[in-house]
Amino acid sequence: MTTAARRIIDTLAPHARRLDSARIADLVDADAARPHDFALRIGGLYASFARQRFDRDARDALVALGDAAALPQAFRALFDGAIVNTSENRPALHVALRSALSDTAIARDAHAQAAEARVRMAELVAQLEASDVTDIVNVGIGGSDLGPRLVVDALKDFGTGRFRVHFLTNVDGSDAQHRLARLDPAKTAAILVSKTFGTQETLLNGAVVRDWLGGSERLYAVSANVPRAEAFGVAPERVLPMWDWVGGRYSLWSAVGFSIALAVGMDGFEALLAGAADMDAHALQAPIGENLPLLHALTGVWNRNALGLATHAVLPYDERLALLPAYLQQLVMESLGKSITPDGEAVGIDTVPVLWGGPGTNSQHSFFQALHQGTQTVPADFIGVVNPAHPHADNHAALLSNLLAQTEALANGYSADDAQKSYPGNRPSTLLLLDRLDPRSLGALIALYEHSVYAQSVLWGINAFDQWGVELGKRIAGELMPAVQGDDVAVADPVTRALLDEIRARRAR
Ligand SMILES: O=P(O)(O)OC[C@H]1O[C@H](O)[C@H](O)[C@@H](O)[C@@H]1O
Repeated sequence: MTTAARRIIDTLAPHARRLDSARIADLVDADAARPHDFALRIGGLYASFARQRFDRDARDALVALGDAAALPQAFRALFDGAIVNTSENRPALHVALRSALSDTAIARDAHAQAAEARVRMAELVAQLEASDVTDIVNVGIGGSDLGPRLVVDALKDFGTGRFRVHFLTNVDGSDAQHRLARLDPAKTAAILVSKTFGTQETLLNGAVVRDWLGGSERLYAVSANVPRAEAFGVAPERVLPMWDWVGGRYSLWSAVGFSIALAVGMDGFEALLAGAADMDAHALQAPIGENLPLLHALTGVWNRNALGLATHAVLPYDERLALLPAYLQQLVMESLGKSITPDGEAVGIDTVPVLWGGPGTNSQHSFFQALHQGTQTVPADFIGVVNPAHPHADNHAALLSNLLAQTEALANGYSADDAQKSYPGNRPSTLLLLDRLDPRSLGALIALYEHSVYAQSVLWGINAFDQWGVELGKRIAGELMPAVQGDDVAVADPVTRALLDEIRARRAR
């Protein structure tokens, strides 16, 4: 077992045993100051951990765990551009895209390159604004899709209205077919976003879009591989840079966010970065016990390793954040879905929970039954917004009442004479409450999750910035493609061979 795993078990096991039969409702009853003392405010963001299943002593142990795992030092190393992504021998300097909180040459250089790229991006935004273009298609997948897609959707109240922004992602040709059907190629610009410019889906969809546009005049690219983008037919003046020191799932703050800037304007984009920078400064400087991302991370480790909870739900009570769970699935599960340390050792304890979720109140009418009465306890992050951006006050009151009601019901439960109508309760949740959803608060919210993920990776002793687990399937798909296309090539796996025979036999001629 690794030192990291041993530290977690040794620190948390006594408290897990002590609190084995503890109930959240009793913890709240026993500690009048808990609702306030287990909460903190960072600017326009309030977070309450009062409905987690730990008490003050366990919370102190979590803070001590963060200290023993040297979380503050790990954040300093991240911001300074240390090689935190050891398997790819790279720093992970997404923070340099929005903050200047380090004096190292590498971090300053990254920050300067990011600023320079933003100037070029602003010029391209201005050119497009002055053109006839009405529609933008962002072609990308994974980190080159989920972040921009989330932000454009979440900030629809802040859109300039100048462009309609669309996202083309899936290699399934029906995505291109339907996405492009209602657009006019003469008034559409496409941005091919790919860090590597080697991603099958994006290259195939990019080729479809390039042909559909009938030329490269309105074809743009964002990539860390500029030569490949140019070889694809994108004019050099329309290629914006990216760098290997930014992970795809941490990249929306770079030119990968070109579509965001087109949707909300450069001012909106800068405000998004400023919100992330607020959270960067907080994450780097606040003591562990008052540090929101670190407490969020430690709570995650408590739920995973002390309580053994295998999944985690993200439940935004705001329709504009409906895409947040999908975005976080990549951020969290690609970053923390590891069982081997950088030294090649098995971690020895559970790491990432399965992350899932959906917006409230919709999900109350679908999967909440299982949250309330299912056999598994699912810890959740509930996210609410105090001030809406619409005039429908009764709707908003109903939304907030439901949000409060659900966290209360999950924690406290209810006993009825009929066991089928009883609620076990004791289901933990964190509540994140934004004063309002705007570019700045959204930037802070996303950066909170980024930093929580990094802190969890440090606690578990794993690399948050690589994703070797996605490669095998890609390689096999590449090998199978000729067979699927009808070539007579040897396929070793007997089940795959039978499935291919079935596909070939059923295929319409
Ligand atoms: O931006 P790209 O190089 O096209 O990569 C797009 C995506 O592809 C990969 O499969 C990775 O798992 C993702 O982390 C990445 O975001």
